[in-house]
Amino acid sequence: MLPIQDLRVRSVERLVAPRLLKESLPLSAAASQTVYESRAAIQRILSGEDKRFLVIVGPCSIHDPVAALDYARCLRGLQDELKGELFLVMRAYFEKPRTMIGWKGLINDPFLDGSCNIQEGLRLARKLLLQINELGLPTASEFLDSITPQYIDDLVSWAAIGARTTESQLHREMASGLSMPVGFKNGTDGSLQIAVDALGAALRPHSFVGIDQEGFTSVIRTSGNPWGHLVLRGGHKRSNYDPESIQEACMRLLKAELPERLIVDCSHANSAKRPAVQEAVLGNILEQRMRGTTAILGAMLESYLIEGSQKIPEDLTQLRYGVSVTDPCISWEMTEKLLRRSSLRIQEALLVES
Ligand SMILES: O=C[C@H](O)[C@H](O)COP(=O)(O)O
Ligand SMILES: C=C(OP(=O)(O)O)C(=O)O
Repeated sequence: MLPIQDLRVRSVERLVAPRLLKESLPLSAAASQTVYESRAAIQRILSGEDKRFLVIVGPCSIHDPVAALDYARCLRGLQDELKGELFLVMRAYFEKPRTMIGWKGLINDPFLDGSCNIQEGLRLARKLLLQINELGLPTASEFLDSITPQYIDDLVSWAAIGARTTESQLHREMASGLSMPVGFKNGTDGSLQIAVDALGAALRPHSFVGIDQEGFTSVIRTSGNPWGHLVLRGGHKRSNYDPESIQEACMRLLKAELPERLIVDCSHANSAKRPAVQEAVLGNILEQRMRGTTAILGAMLESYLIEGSQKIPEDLTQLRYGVSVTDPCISWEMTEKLLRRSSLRIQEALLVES
């Protein structure tokens, strides 16, 4: 036999079926209530029926479930106080798209050492999502791999398709079948049109190949997701949260006969990955909202317990607790200050609107 197959595959391991992982970490009544009510609340915000501001806030990536749960408790502590004006959703990102190479997130490599125990990564992600939802705090996550949602999507209230995958047909098809609202980022080069096209694609039904709950390769037929929206994250060397950029995004949505629904990512290229800049971006979009730009429905913040970021050290005992291992984040103290301030601004905006 000539060597023509699997020439570069080192090994293939069978993964636990989604149903079995879900049986070992079942959705509790409390978690399911959080997910059900939060998805409905986000949909009301997207439709304009609920005038609160959606804030998707949390670490760039989760690498330490203990610190992430600590963070979740801090955020939960603010939820009741701010719930009249802000709808808080915690970023719980387990899959990281890389510009070239790097650690690809807790699901891919839960021990941060290149051992890539994906089965354990899925288990840890599901367990943490359950714990956060059981606190009564909804979660947001990026779906990077089209198989992963089968293991965790019952615990996610808001999903992102990232800047590097918005143009991908596979991701648009996947989004068309997701049960929660999905935000599409503009491209890394700032391109808006790929995200507008993605919204149009995900809105419609699709048939594609995926897996079922037993893990069998299957044909998935979807009905389309009506809750897609744009997430503006800036592009190479340029931000896109200023009034002109917002107006351009609205015009493109209008032209595509899509609802004018925008979330502004205050981090990434909108802050040139400088965490301190997120404050100014948030202030700017709240000001625009105050002045009547009702298309701005929410914001995304990259925030963790401690400001900044760290490289993953060779010796993992040297990892600093509560510090991001991917993009730099604002500290919890700054987050608390910004959320309280935003709540006041939205209170004023609601008075102006009423
Ligand atoms: O949000 C995280 C990062 O911006 C994204 O995963 C790309 O990271 P990289 O450019 O460091 O690979
Ligand atoms: C990777 C992310 O963003 P983007 O796709 O905008 O780079 C993220 O939000 O973690």
